Parts: sequence; structure tokens; C-alpha cells
Amino acid sequence: MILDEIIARTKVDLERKKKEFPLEWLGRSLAYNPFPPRDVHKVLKSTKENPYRIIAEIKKASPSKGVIREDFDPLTIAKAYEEGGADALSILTEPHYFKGDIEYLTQIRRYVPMPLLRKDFIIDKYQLVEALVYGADFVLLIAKALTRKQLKELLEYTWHLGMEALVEIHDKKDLIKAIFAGANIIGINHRNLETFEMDMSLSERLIPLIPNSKIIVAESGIYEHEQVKHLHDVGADAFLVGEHFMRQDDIASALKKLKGETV
Ligand SMILES: O=C(O)c1ccccc1NCC(=O)[C@H](O)[C@H](O)COP(=O)(O)O
Repeated sequence: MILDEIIARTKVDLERKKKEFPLEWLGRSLAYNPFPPRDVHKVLKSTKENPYRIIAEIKKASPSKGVIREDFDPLTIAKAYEEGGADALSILTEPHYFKGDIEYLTQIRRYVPMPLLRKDFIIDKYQLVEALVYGADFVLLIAKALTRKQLKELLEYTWHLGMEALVEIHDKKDLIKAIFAGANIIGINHRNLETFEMDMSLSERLIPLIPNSKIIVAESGIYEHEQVKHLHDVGADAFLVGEHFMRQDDIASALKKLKGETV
């Protein structure tokens, strides 16, 4: 089970980090934090003027695809996303399976204006403080990786720190967890994180069950404008896209095309 494996590895790293840099130490650096979190609601909610909100992902590798992009410079990619009109960036910070690095958040935050998502396997409040210190505006919380109680506690602590969370679901059980925890932003991941199977009709089935007040993000397997248009028509506000962009030479043009702009 890959998700269990990633979480077990994350726990080992976490114990080491907590010894090396105790929470009190990390917390102290918040006094000098140059990166207060920014409002992500207004950039992710679809409007008439800007219907297709894009969260563009920076990821070198993944368990299902291996290395996706050899020529990988996170800041260059972030700038291309800015040029293409991305609304927010999703930055993989998990080091072993996605070849990410938490330092990418700080590097990118200095140079691009869009809100940043810390995309990782968050199971502990320590990682939320870390996300804030390194410059994240919002974090990923995966419903399947957490109990109801854990999800609620982590979500509330995220808000306490002034950040937001994208709460990711893959079925009705996850959705119920997300609603009970009080999630404002719900991501429907078309990818099953255990089997890697894709179900592109999942958004169609789950969106009608989500209260209107929530911001809805369609995640994974998105590569053409027709898909974005269809998912928007069934109620999605924003679209999380990784692999498609990571495989492009001209990332900015690919982003514009995905939004339906003529390039
Ligand atoms: O993608 C994987 O192999 C994976 C495995 C285990 C946990 C998470 C995983 N991926 C995270 C994601 O779902 C994607 O990075 C994200 O939604 C973007 O998807 P895509 O556009 O298909 O790269």
C-alpha cells in the first residue's frame, strides 16, 4: 500500500526533524516570518471573468510515473506558470517519492506572487508550522490518510496559523469526513492513491453531494481544455494539474491553452 508506505516514511523523517529542530525553535522563527499567508479563497473561486482557476503543480517525480521531468528547476517552472496565468502553485515538498524539497517554497515565494500550496503528506501539527515558516499559503490534507479526529484537529490548527487547507477526497466516505471537519476547499482526486487507477467521472458523481458554499478543486489526469470546460460545467472551480505541464517544453503556452486561450 503506497499511501501507508509514504506515511510511514514521513513519520520517520518527522521524528528526526523534531529532534533536530524542536517545534519551539521552529516557532521562534515565526517572529521574523516574512511570509504571512495570503487569502486563497478569492483566487480559487471561479468567477464569470475568470472561470477556470488553475493550480499548477511543480513535481519532479511521482510513485505512479517515476521521474516526470529531468530538466527540473522549480523557480524557472514557477515563473513560466506565472507567465501562463496560473492562479496558485502546488509545490511537492515530499523528498523520497516525489523528489520534492520544502526549500522550494521559500525559493519560489520570493519571486512569484501566486499563493503556494504545500503538497505533502501532512499528519502532524509540526508540518503545518513548517509550512508557514517556509512560505506556504495553504496545505494539502488527505482525508484518506487521516482519521476524522485528526483531520478536524489539523484543519483547525491550519486556520489557527492563518493558512487554508485543500482537503482531498476520493470517495463518499472521505467527503463525509471533509464536511464534518468543516473544510472550505474540497479537492476531488480522480487518482486512487492505492492503485493509481484514474476515474475521470468521479467529479461528476461527487460534486452534486458537496454544499454550494465550498470551493471545489478537480485533481489529476487533466491535460486538455475540453476536460476543464466539462469539469467546470459540472461545478468545479479550480483544476490541479501536474504531469501535463511537467512534460511540456513551453509550460506558459500549455497553461494558456488549457484555459482555452488562443496561443
Ligand atoms: O501521482 C502519484 O503517483 C501519487 C501517488 C501517491 C500519492 C499521491 C500521488 N499523486 C498526487 C496527485 O494526485 C497529483 O500530484 C496531482 O493531483 C496532479 O495530478 P496530475 O496532473 O495527474 O499529475
